[in-house]
Amino acid sequence: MLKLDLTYTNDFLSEEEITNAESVVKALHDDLVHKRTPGSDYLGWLDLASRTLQEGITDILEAAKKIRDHADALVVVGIGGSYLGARAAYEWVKPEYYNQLSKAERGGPEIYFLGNHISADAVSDLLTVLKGKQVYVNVISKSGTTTEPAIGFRLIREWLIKEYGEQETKGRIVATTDASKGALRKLATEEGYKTYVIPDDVGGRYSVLTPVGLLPLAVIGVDIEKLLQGAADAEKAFGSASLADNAAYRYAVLRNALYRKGYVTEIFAHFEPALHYFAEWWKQLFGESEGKNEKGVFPASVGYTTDLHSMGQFVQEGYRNLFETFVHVENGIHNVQVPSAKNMDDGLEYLAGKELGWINDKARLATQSAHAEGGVPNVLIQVADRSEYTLGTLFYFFERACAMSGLLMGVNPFNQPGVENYKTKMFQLLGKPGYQK
Ligand SMILES: O=P(O)(O)OC[C@H]1O[C@H](O)[C@H](O)[C@@H](O)[C@@H]1O
Repeated sequence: MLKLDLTYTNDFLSEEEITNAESVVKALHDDLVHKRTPGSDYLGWLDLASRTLQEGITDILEAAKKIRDHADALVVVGIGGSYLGARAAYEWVKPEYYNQLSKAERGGPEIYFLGNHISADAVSDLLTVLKGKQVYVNVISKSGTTTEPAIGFRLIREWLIKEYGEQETKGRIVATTDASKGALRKLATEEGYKTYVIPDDVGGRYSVLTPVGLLPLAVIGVDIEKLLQGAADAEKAFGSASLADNAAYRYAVLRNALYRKGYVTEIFAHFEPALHYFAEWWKQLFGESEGKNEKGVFPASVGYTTDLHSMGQFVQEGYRNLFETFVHVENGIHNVQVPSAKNMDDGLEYLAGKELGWINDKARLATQSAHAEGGVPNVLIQVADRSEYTLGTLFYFFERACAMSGLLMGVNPFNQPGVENYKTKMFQLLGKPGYQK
C-alpha cells in the first residue's frame, strides 16, 4: 500500500531508539481507539472513510452531477481545513493545466478557489476570469464565522446575484458547514441553499474525506469512491498497535526521536509539481496539530528538483536542525523521453531516449544520499501512483501518524487555540463590535 524506507535515517537513529517506544505507543493507541486522548471529541476521522462508504455517497454524487451538467466553473470558498484537502486532491489527481483544457477534455467544470486570502487583486482577477461563465459556488466553513471565506462568499454571492438574480443564485450555491451552529448554517436555512454537514467530531484539518472535500472533488470528476476506499483500506493497514506492523506509528515515533535529538524542522520533499498542495495540506495537519505548548516539529516543504536550485544549498550545508520526508510517486501518468539532438552540444546526448521519470528518480536518489551525507536524516515514503485510491491511503496514513506523533509529544493534536490570538488583534484593529480594547 505504501512503503516506508528508513535507509537514510539509520546513521542518525538506531532501531532500538524506535522500538523503545513500543509500549508507550501501545498505550496511546489504546487511548486513541477507545477515545480517551486529549481532544477525544474530534476522533471521528478514525473510521470516517469506511463509515461513509457504508452509509453511501449517492446524494453527493447526484448533487455533483447536477453541478457538472450545468456549470462552466465551480468556485470553492474556504480556508485552512475547509480548503487545502480539496485543493490537494484536485492537483494530485488532475492534469496540471486542468482549467485550460477544453470542457470535453476536462469532462467537468473549471475549478477556482476563493476565501483563502483577503487580497483584492486575487479576488478581482478571479471575477474577471468568471465573466460570461455558468458559475456555481460551494461555500465551506465549519464554524461558519471565519473572516476570509465570509468576505469571499459575500463577494461571489453579490456577483452571482448581479449575473443571475436573487432567486436563481440560491440554486447555484451549496453550503458545507456545521449541522446547526454558525452564521453560514443560518443563512443557508433562510435562503434555502442545498447544504452538507461537517460532522462535529471531525476537525477542519482532518475533514478532507467529509463533504468538505468530497463534493467539490466529485464535481470535477475525481472518483471519490476510490478515494474513500483507499482511506478505508488504510484504516486497517495502519490500525495496528504494533510498531512492527504500523508504518504510520513508526513514522510518528521516528519524527519524535529525531525531534528530541535537535532535528526540529521537517521538510516535506517531493519531485512532482502535482504534490505541491498535498504538501500544503500536510503542513496544516502537522503544524496545527503539534505546534503548541512551545513544542512541535516545524513543517516546511520543498518541490524538487526546482528547489534544489534555491533551497538545496541550505538543506545541504545550512544550520543543522533539519530532517526531510520524501514522498515519492513510483509511476507517473505519462512517459516522456529525452529526444536525441546531436547538434545541440549541450552534453545531454547520453540521456537521449531516457525517460524523464527515470531521470527524476535518479535525482531523488542522489538528493537523498547527498542530504544524508550533509547531516540531514531523511525518510522515504513510496506510493504507487497518482490515483484516487493511493491518495486516500496517504491522507489517512498522515492523519493517523499525526495523531500519534502529537500524543507522543504530549500535546492535544486536535485543537488550535493559538490561532485565535491574531484574530482577536485583527478584530480590534478592524473595530469589530465587542472587540474594542
Ligand atoms: O472551516 P472554518 O471554520 O471556516 O475554519 C477554517 C480554518 O480556520 C481556522 O482559523 C483554523 O485555524 C483552521 O483549523 C480551520 O481549518
